[in-house]
Amino acid sequence: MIELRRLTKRYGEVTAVEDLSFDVRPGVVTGFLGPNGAGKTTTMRMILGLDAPTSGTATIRGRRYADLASPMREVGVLLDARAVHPRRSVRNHLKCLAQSNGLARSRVEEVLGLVGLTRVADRAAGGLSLGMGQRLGIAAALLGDPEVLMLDEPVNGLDPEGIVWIRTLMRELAAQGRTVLVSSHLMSEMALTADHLVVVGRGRLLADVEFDEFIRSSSRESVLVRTPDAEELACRLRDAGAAVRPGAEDTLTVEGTESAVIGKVAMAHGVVLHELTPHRISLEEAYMELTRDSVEFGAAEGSGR
Ligand SMILES: Nc1ncnc2c1ncn2[C@@H]1O[C@H](COP(=O)(O)OP(=O)(O)OP(=O)(O)O)[C@@H](O)[C@H]1O
Repeated sequence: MIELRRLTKRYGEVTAVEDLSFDVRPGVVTGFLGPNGAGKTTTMRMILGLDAPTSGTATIRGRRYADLASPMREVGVLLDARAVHPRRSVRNHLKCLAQSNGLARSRVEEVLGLVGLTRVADRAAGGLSLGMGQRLGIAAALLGDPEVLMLDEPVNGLDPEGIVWIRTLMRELAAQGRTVLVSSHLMSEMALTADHLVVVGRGRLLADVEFDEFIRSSSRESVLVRTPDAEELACRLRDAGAAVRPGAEDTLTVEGTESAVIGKVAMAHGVVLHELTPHRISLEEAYMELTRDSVEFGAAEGSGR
């Protein structure tokens, strides 16, 4: 279990994390989601004692990271997979980590097998591809067989096979009863991995919700309507209780009623329809709606609006 209570981090004028409170429970994969710059890495760094909070606390199984007796046995971390000695071999990198943390050396061969790096174990760690580097980072995280895992953007640089592999691994680790926190800025990735979602934007908590609940609450139908009498139809549909948003080129986006009803209302008032397209709001759209005000470098910023 990881517990955050009113965690806040300011860098001068910038508030990277603001008043963040949530729990990360064992036995499930918790997706830590937010656009670039939302404060995910800063939050993880504070949990790991790499950055000091301005205020608030972060504890792992009831203790601050600095107070853990044997951190690698309790928490496995993938934060910056490039943090390796470039000329040291893959195997030696892991051996050194095992040795300096008092872990059994036999565990090195086990984790090499687990992440599929046995064949390249004698290669220099610095010469690995991005994807293999990620695997090595994950091997290091698993070295102490920890109960808690925190992975920052673990699919970065992985090929499709690697992505499936890491998803399966995270699900297995959670099924073993471990606490798994994984950050990403992609909802599509979380949709295939996470049981629980914590969404942040501009350092603040936007949602802390079961994934299924997020799907239920965001899964709405809308209908795209194209008509030369958009204004007239919008009026009539609003009278009938629908939510209507005018769009570009004689289009309306209608929520709260279905295509058949829109067709009937149009016919009853002599409105000609050119298009009537039902549309289910995707998870990605729901996520973008939730984080719209939190995107640091949105497309609109450069478009002179
Ligand atoms: N050492 C620092 N000094 C000043 N500002 C910082 C520092 N570290 C992070 N920030 C700022 O804090 C905010 C949150 O950054 P952070 O890297 O935690 O976000 P993130 O959600 O991990 O983003 P990304 O997905 O891009 O990695 C950003 O505005 C960032 O510029």
